[in-house]
Amino acid sequence: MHAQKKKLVLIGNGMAGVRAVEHLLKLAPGKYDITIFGSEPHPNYNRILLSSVLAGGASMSDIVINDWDWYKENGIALHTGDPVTKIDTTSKTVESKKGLKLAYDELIIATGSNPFMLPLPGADKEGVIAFRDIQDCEKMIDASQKYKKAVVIGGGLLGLEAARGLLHLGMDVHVVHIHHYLMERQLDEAAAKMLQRELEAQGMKFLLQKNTASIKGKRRASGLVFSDGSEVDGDLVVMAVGIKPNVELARAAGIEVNRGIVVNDFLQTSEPGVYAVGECAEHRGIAYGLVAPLYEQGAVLAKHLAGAETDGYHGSVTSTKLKVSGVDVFSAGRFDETPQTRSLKMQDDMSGTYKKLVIQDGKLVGAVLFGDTSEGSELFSIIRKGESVEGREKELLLGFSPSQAGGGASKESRLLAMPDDEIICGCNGVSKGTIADAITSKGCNTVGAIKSCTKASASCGGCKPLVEGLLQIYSENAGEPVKEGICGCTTLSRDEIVAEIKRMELMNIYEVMNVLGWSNPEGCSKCRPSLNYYLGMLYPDQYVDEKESRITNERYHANIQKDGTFSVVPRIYGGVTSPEELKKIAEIAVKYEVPLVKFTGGQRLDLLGVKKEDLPKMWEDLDMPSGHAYGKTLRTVKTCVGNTFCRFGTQDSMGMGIKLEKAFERLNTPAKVKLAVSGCPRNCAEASIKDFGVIAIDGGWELHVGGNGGVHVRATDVIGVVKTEDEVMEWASAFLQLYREEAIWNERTAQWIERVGLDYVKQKLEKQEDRLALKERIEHTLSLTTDPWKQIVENKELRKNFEPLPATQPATL
Ligand SMILES: Cc1cc2nc3c(=O)[nH]c(=O)nc-3n(C[C@H](O)[C@H](O)[C@H](O)COP(=O)(O)OP(=O)(O)OC[C@H]3O[C@@H](n4cnc5c(N)ncnc54)[C@H](O)[C@@H]3O)c2cc1C
Ligand SMILES: NC(=O)c1ccc[n+]([C@@H]2O[C@H](COP(=O)([O-])OP(=O)(O)OC[C@H]3O[C@@H](n4cnc5c(N)ncnc54)[C@H](O)[C@@H]3O)[C@@H](O)[C@H]2O)c1
Ligand code: SF4
Ligand code: FES
Repeated sequence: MHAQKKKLVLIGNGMAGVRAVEHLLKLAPGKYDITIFGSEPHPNYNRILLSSVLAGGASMSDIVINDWDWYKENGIALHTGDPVTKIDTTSKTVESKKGLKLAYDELIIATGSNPFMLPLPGADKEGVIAFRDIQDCEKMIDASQKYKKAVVIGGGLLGLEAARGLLHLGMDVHVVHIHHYLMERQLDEAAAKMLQRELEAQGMKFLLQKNTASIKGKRRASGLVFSDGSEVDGDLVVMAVGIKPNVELARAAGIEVNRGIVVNDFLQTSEPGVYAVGECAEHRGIAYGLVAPLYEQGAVLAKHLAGAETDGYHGSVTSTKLKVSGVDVFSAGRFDETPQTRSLKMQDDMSGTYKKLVIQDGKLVGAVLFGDTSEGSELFSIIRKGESVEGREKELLLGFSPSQAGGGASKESRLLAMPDDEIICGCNGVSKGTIADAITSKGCNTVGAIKSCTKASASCGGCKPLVEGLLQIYSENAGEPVKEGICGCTTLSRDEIVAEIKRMELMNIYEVMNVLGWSNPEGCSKCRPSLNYYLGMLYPDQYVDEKESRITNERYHANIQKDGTFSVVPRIYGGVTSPEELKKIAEIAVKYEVPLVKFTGGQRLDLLGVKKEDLPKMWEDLDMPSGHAYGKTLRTVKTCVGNTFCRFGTQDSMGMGIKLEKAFERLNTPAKVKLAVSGCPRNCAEASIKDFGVIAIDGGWELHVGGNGGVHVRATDVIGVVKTEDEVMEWASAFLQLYREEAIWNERTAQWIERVGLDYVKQKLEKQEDRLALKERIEHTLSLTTDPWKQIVENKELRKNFEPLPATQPATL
């Protein structure tokens, strides 16, 4: 005779509750007769991925976690579309809307949250919705087929993901936010402003510091009215202003409720035999709104119910990653600054990256990353472990070297030291042990295979670097580099992609992503600009540059500054100017009230603080070519005075520099390129830290390549010595074209040479016939280029992009 099974009832067929049941089935199979009630008419699905469904990255069927068969196979009685309406803790029964009455021995409440709906006049109109479940998602897709304009209230994670989805569905989208910058719960102002600029460039419009007073329209919403009297139109209004734990059922049953249902470290509520888990639960004063902590709770609850040993749940540090393609934002722990904290920040407006670390008592307590979030999971792991980073703070800020994570133990030894049950993928609750098992026993030897097998990295992608690290350690090919795609959207390398583009004659970005099986059909901020570059490089005659895939500075042909203004740098060949030219520049600086005029390190004049709408007029007045100070292209050729005036000079360095600059200006390159020419080995133009440097020697020129200043200083390698200026031009052309054809997008010449080796580059340039063939190709490409400033000045349509935004919108771009 079997002992009578205990009856376990779960209210809420969502992420946290079902996760606890999954654990329980593994820990104590057969211990309970399990019944699950769900309000929604679906099996358990991954709510996180609703954003991807809306943005076209996943289908409804992709997001099911446990299908109908799973419940049957595990003997679970499932009642979907039938919410529980009453709990009676005295008779230990629950009642459902359809009239079922069921007894329980143990009861789990996992009712999640309800979206907070602003109680505005007009909030009951048609077209006013939240974004919480499949039904909301379907309503948005429907609305996008009938209406054009959407307004999202709330510039937090959910609001921005909803807005991105609606943009993808072809709607014109305004995001209304109450605060003066976006995602203020996860980001500081600097990161938020960078985020806003990127989203604006994707087409999102923002109304900041706006307090909605009412929703206008007759039966259906037609827009919002704000407390300052201004208005915005919209046939669809999505409220994404936060959530509130769904506690009414528990409250009515007399269970202790604060903001959430109060639970102890074992997820027990005030009533014996009744537990709460997930967003509806409040543990030590916190009701979490992210999946990772809820899964941790679920694991503890399962152990407790299985009678297994557990220390209980002690609370979680959380991290978030915005799931918007083309934008990388990560935030973990505390990002606010207090008298007790110190913060280290690094901002690079050129590459659009930002990193902030918050330190307290020698420990990392928070991190914000924008533009490059690859270190997110490592930083998060350091925060969670609470280990000391004293003395290594700057190293952490500058970034992990491949062997050193967190400036202490190597990434490999850190991963090895992790216990098997440590969670690597918070979104899907996948532990290190599960991933290691998938690699060693199930033959998963790529990140994609691990994703399909375990779901690790299938949601926000934040854990991908750790998954890759485990793959390095446990795969049979351990020691060999993991085959890594150019970004999370593909496992293909740069060389594979370029080869496939050539082989299949793929002609545009979407074709490449589609044919080569991108996991994210929209691509991301890494692959889109890369593909745009590779296609332009391969097909200079046919390919039409895709402006949306360029970084902000390249789209506006000017460098965006931290206050949202731009800088203008006209081209001054070789850094050689004249009194007339200087006078003209000065007059224009006065006319447009340029607040700062500065000489750059590359010997150019930088006019800083220019308003976006003034850019075309200034370019027109200047009537000078663009200095391309903003792009992945030839920036400057720095020169010394050379033998024209200097008594040491042996050659005409200014003349040579001007010739080089005139030849290669406007050239698209994988990363920025800087040249210099010095008139003698004293090398006043610093040619030995440039991508291509030319140093005069007696009777000729020494040619240098692969130098770099900045963070990773690298001195050049000498690639040859030549006699004539024509030979300098031949070698410069051949070297630059080889770099164009073979480097990875965003890879400087220094990194490229380190990667492929100097001998390889020398060998490719050794024969004159090869150099001439490369020269011919670069000259053909150069013959097709035009000056971008002139193009905009002469084209009314293009000029419109620089017009100020309407008065209700902040003029940030
Ligand atoms: C669009 C979107 C994107 C998100 N993205 C992320 C992300 O990237 N990362 C992240 O960590 N988090 C994300 N979240 C939050 C995450 O989805 C939630 O934290 C998580 O789903 C909460 O799990 P839960 O089980 O507590 O609640 P839910 O998943 O909401 O499950 C609760 C279930 O209980 C049901 N229910 C309620 N009352 C009753 C009742 N009386 N009877 C029966 N059933 C009932 C509800 O209908 C619901 O199905 C996102 C949320 C949304 C909406
Ligand atoms: N990528 C992710 O991790 C992700 C994605 C989506 C949702 N979520 C989770 O889902 C839950 C809901 O997300 P959310 O963004 O709604 O919540 P939230 O509380 O994080 O953000 C709500 C935002 O709305 C703003 N707001 C409040 N009142 C407003 C008003 N009257 N007008 C305009 N703006 C107003 C707030 O300033 C805040 O920034 C959260 O728990 C969130 O963590 C997470
Ligand atoms: S590099 Fe030589 S030629 Fe040029 S300025 Fe210096 S000393 Fe004069
Ligand atoms: S942590 Fe989000 S997918 Fe793994």
